[in-house]
Amino acid sequence: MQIKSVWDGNEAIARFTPRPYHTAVPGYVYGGLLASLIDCHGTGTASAAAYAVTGREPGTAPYLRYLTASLRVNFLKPTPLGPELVIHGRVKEMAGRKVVVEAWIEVNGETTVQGEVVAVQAPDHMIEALLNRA
Ligand SMILES: CCCCCCCC/C=C\CCCCCCCC(=O)SCCNC(=O)CCNC(=O)[C@H](O)C(C)(C)COP(=O)(O)OP(=O)(O)OC[C@H]1O[C@@H](n2cnc3c(N)ncnc32)[C@H](O)[C@@H]1OP(=O)(O)O
Repeated sequence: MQIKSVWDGNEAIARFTPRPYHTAVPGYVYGGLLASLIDCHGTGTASAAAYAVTGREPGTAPYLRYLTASLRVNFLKPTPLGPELVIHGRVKEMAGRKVVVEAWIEVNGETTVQGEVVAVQAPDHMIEALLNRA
């Protein structure tokens, strides 16, 4: 998705403007894309929160990266195609290697999608694979 999730000390925010090829019903954003945004931003939020609680600078080694164990998405209203989407992520629960993140998508100030990501800290061999990807 190439999104940039920015942590503000309390929640993480990402922005994404869908393109016409992200259409399902004309005029509206494809739900699978919205689910992917919740997924990617949810795992990014988990990572940022893990760095924050340990007082570390985000993105520094040893890396704290997360896999999606569970992804739940509720499409509350159709999401219009055109305006920028703002994706929010907030930690609901953090215990051991698991972080539960609530995430939602706003467009024109209205929440159209709401979701929850259960993120689990990635094992070292997967972090290596992420670091070495082309
Ligand atoms: C703001 C700045 C940010 C900067 C930083 C940016 C960083 C981001 C950078 C780059 C990111 C790129 C990466 C993105 C990745 C995107 C997401 C994906 O596509 S991931 C691919 C799809 N997911 C899989 O393929 C997982 C497959 N599943 C597994 O490998 C395992 O099942 C795994 C690792 C998820 C868990 O297995 P176990 O054996 O390691 O651990 P166990 O003990 O089973 O679970 C740990 C805890 O999680 C709960 N858990 C596990 N699965 C659950 C589930 N389905 N639902 C609810 N809870 C679950 C368990 O109950 C347990 O909780 P209890 O500690 O007991 O409280």
